[in-house]
Amino acid sequence: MKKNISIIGVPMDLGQMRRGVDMGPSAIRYAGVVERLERLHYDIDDLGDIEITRPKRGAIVGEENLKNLRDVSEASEKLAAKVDEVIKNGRFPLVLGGDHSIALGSLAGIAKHYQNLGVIWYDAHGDLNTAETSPSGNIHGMPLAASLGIGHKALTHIAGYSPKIKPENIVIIGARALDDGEKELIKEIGIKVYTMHEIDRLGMATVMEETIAYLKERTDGVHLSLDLDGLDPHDAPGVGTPVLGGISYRESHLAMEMLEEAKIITSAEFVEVNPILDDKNKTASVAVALMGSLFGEKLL
Ligand SMILES: NC(=[NH2+])NCCC[C@H](N)C(=O)O
Ligand SMILES: [Mn+2]
Ligand SMILES: [Mn+2]
Repeated sequence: MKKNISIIGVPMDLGQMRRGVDMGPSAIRYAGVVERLERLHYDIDDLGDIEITRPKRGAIVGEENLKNLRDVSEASEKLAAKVDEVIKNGRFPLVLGGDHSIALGSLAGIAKHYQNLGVIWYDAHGDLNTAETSPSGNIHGMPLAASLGIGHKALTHIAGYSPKIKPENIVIIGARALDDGEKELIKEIGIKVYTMHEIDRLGMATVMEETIAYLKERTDGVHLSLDLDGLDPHDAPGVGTPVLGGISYRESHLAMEMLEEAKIITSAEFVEVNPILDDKNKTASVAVALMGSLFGEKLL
């Protein structure tokens, strides 16, 4: 992994309806992300936060079943430009959310630098909805579909191109809450998914061995999009859409350690940390601990 990391905060909460996730980047900074990675001898450049335009009080401006569409798409453009610049400077982009809609901007900025960008979507959810299938109208449930080129043009064409990624280059890990439309789409276009059932059955070590082997042979870079709700709410309570029966803290560390050993990750984002819903900043601390493992922290 590159020894130079640029941190980008995205105080975005418009992709869903629970307030507080916009404070995720500061919670993660207070949990010591910069110090933690500097200890591993990385050159860290904290670029601060992307500016998010706030909608007028009470107004949920958007199209049918696409809440805050304009503001989310505008913020995604800004993030895409920032991430693009970081990669052009030869540095590793580490994006701090913010709700998962920010993946629209991250992937838009990253994908143009690769022929076959791989994506690990570590999440309880598929985030494969469109306005037609979404039960909520929340855009944080749509970024993976939009990045595949499926959905509203204001989401699929961030940075002026589409699609960003191909279905066969994606691995979803930790799924346990998929909407009907998402299940259909997964089958239709063929996305590799390790649900909690497979994680229980095979164990995380095998899941990660298979994931790494699969992505290694077909991709030229891998983006890790880690939604903290992929973890069990016991270990990561500060998230807006918790789902019981998730990946444990230990399993998650193992996953990060195996990714580090494999040296396949070329960009990453940690999303959905909501300090208002958290227990003494536990979830932000878990995020930082997982970053420690992802970037090479060893016990001995
Ligand atoms: N990034 C997330 N936490 N997404 C949750 C999405 C929940 C649900 N599938 C929806 O579309 O509303
Ligand atoms: Mn999720
Ligand atoms: Mn998600």
